[in-house]
Amino acid sequence: MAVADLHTKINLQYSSRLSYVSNRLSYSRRFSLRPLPQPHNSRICCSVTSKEVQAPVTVNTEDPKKKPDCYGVFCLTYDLMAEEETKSWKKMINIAVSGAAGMISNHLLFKLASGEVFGPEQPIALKLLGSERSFQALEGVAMELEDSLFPLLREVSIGIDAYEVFQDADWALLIGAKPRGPGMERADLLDINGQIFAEQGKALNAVASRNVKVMVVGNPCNTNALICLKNAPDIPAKNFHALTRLDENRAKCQLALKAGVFYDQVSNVTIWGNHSTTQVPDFLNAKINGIPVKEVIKDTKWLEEEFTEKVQKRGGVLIKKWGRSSAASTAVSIVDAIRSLVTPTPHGDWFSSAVYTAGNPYGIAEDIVFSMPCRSKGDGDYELVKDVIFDDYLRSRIKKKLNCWLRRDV
Ligand SMILES: NC(=O)c1ccc[n+]([C@@H]2O[C@H](COP(=O)([O-])OP(=O)(O)OC[C@H]3O[C@@H](n4cnc5c(N)ncnc54)[C@H](O)[C@@H]3O)[C@@H](O)[C@H]2O)c1
Repeated sequence: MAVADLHTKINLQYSSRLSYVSNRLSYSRRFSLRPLPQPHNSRICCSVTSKEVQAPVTVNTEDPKKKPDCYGVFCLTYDLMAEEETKSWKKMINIAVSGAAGMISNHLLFKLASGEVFGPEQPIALKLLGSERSFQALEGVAMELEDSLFPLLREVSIGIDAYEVFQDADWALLIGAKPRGPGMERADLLDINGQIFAEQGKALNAVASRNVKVMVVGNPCNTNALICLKNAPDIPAKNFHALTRLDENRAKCQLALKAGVFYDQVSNVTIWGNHSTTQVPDFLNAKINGIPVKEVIKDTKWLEEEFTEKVQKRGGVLIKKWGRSSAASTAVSIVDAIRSLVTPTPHGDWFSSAVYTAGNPYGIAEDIVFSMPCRSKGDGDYELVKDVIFDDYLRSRIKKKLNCWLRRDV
């Protein structure tokens, strides 16, 4: 193979623009790193030949038609030689993140950009949605992403208009929400966040990919996910998730601690219900080293009382210690939740996600979002697990939880 065939060029672009959208000032800033058409049989690798570096050109922000392809340092063209391991790039995916200037995102975005979530050959674009108040911080986030030089991060755009930011999104991670303030009633919170998630559902319905996968994190996440999906009738309801993976991880940790094993030995843990203190962590179906938990941990009182309460109240205890809610472990659990959908579930195992209940095999009320056990082939989709068992205790706890939920007592 000729040396030229081993070359490919990557063009780094930068552009900046200001625009008015829906009578509101919407600033979006975007940079991109885009592979140029590759020569036949080309391969990508890591060294740079200086003779290929071209002079930067200044961008004209006034007239998009006159806009040159690139700006400043992002105009440099590199000739990358196949001296090291070669890679073939996959088609870029667009990931929208709301609440992108918040604490959870501050951990999550860097994991997404590093390739930890979608793999080392998957280029991504990050579309970051903030609130008007957090816009400056959002610029800071984008600057930090630039400075991190992630090779897989091809585009970053920031904005405060969901209709702009969610354009063509393949994934929407909805983290931004209003937290409950002092003296605020739960109903007030539901009202405010209900409006946010209704609007974001409409925006996804209008501009996102028709098969966008939506992960709702902002609390109350089950209700928000339901509101969001009801406002996005053109997107399959099955594509909406509310995050309960953090609770699953917390449950695994507690079971491992009690059994004196490392936590990777704990499997088949389901969180039934919602990310709230009424959730039901299922120890009946859970396993340690492939053996039912109840055969390993014989202390049923501990399982029914202490374990359950510890998992349910872990978030509150953490807030007391930290003075804020969990951010790093939540980001890790979002990574886990996405990876569970884009990689095949290990044989015999499953994961928890709060999903739309239509057609569920457990007798849970239809038309709500409820955390249940899921398996995936790794194609972004999932099936509900059929081989779970119930006893009177588990059934009654789920029923109790369900009654709470139906009263919106989340
Ligand atoms: N499901 C879970 O397991 C879980 C775990 C922890 C936290 N949470 C929830 O996640 C949410 C975010 O937590 P955080 O610690 O990152 O909070 P944070 O306050 O640090 O960040 C939230 C960000 O969202 C922004 N925002 C508010 N409204 C917005 C909107 N309409 N559009 C876009 N951005 C908006 C805010 O300006 C802020 O920058 C909270 O609701 C929290 O309760 C869920």
